[in-house]
Amino acid sequence: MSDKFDVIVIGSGPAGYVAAIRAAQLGLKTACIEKWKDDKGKGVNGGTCLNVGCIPSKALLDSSHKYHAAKEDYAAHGIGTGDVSIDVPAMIKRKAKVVKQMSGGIAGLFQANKVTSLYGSGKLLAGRKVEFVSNEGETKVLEAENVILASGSVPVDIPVAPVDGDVIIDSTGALELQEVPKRLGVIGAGVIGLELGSVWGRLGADVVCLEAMDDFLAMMDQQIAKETKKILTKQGLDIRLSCRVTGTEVKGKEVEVTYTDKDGNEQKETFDKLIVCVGRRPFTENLLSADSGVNLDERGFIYVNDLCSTDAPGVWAIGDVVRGPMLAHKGSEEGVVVAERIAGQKAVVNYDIIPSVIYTDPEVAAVGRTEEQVKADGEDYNVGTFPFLAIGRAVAADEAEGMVKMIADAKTDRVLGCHVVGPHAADLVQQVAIAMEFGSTAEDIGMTVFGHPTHSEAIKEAALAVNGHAIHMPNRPKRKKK
Ligand SMILES: NC(=O)c1ccc[n+]([C@@H]2O[C@H](COP(=O)([O-])OP(=O)(O)OC[C@H]3O[C@@H](n4cnc5c(N)ncnc54)[C@H](O)[C@@H]3O)[C@@H](O)[C@H]2O)c1
Repeated sequence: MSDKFDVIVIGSGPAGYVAAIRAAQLGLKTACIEKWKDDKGKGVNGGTCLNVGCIPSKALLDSSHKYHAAKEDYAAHGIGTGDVSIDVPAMIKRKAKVVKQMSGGIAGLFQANKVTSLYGSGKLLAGRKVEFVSNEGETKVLEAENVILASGSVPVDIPVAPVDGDVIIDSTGALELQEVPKRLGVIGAGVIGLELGSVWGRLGADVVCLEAMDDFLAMMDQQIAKETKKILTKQGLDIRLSCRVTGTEVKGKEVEVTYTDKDGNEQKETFDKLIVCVGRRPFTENLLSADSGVNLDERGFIYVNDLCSTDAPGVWAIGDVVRGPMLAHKGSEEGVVVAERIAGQKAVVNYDIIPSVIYTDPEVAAVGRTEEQVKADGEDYNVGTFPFLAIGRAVAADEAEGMVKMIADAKTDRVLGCHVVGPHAADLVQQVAIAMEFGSTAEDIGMTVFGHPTHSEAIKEAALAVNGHAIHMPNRPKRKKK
């Protein structure tokens, strides 16, 4: 192996591996360094998303849906199941198989695109050099015209709830449980807390989410957040807002959690397992030598400009380790853009139109600005909402909870945001993301022919409702806001 590359990528999560593939496609001699090992000590690609994040959590999400549906919903369709049981170790084994297939897929893509895959750790030195220590312990200094840092993020630890990997676990441990805990505590009713809490809740755990903030899902449109809370609470998730965890004591196989409630009173609650999901932080440990020329910002993220350039010439950083939402697809997009910039093209990421999804059941998804943000920006806007209860396909599928909300500029009618809680919310919001990318108005979406019967019709109807023309519900007087 020659030690000189056009591009070296450190990290093979969704940001890094996509950057490496795109760079190689553009004819650049590319290497990608990854230190992640599987349970047998073998180097694997894919980072958090593929190994302990998006993909395994979706595998469990799907298993829990099937179990819950068989247990609770099939009878209404006239389907008898007899006793429905759950074999948790088998479910976890299936998840591991999914992970193996997906990470193996990246190895195949690297091979097909002639990306050199290096298993071990990489550290950026001065002058675009990278120290590589292989998993076998061999050290080499590699050189590159460009280095892309994509080292990702790790869960935040809080001293009041130290993760012991047994009773107190993080999001990774929550994907490996071998039985359904009877009482499950979750610290943080954020994206991960709700996703994991609802997976284990569907499998039969009594779940309590303790959330320090007064507002539920503060970053989401608050009308949608309110609707989401109503739906999740009805499902049995016990979401306690304004509850800050102040201490934990592990007592044998259980943990006593102390928290301050909304009235400032101290409360105690005992759980069999406690998941800590209070956010993630950028991962930069052992990534940069003191003279690398790369700087961190005050929150520990690698400092980059709008084009993901760091302060060191020829060194770029992408994904969770830089500012912006910690979302796999945001990192992937940055990876493509940086590879194309290195190849001399003029690509940019449109940070204004990045969809986000919370994979509860039903899903919660959003793109663009919330009503609160538009209001704070002082703009005139119209709002259209439409409930899934009036969508034939959703009623037929017994998934008619939730709504679509669309926000458009009052003068130009341009769509400013779309927020959905309901069936297939992620895919519905993506339709609006495409429309927004093309500068669509609400009227454009309303004039588009949608197939019937589909869940997507809720998007068309919400777009029509923006201007008071929804067909399948009585239109309220136009909701125009400033
Ligand atoms: N579907 C997805 O797109 C997806 C899935 C998983 C993770 N992520 C990303 O990963 C990151 C981390 O997710 P997360 O859910 O851990 O973080 P988060 O920031 O979404 O939520 C963490 C919550 O913990 C609360 N909290 C902190 N300390 C607390 C305490 N002592 N007591 C009670 N509550 C406390 C915070 O107020 C916050 O609401 C996020 O940026 C998220 O967007 C995205």
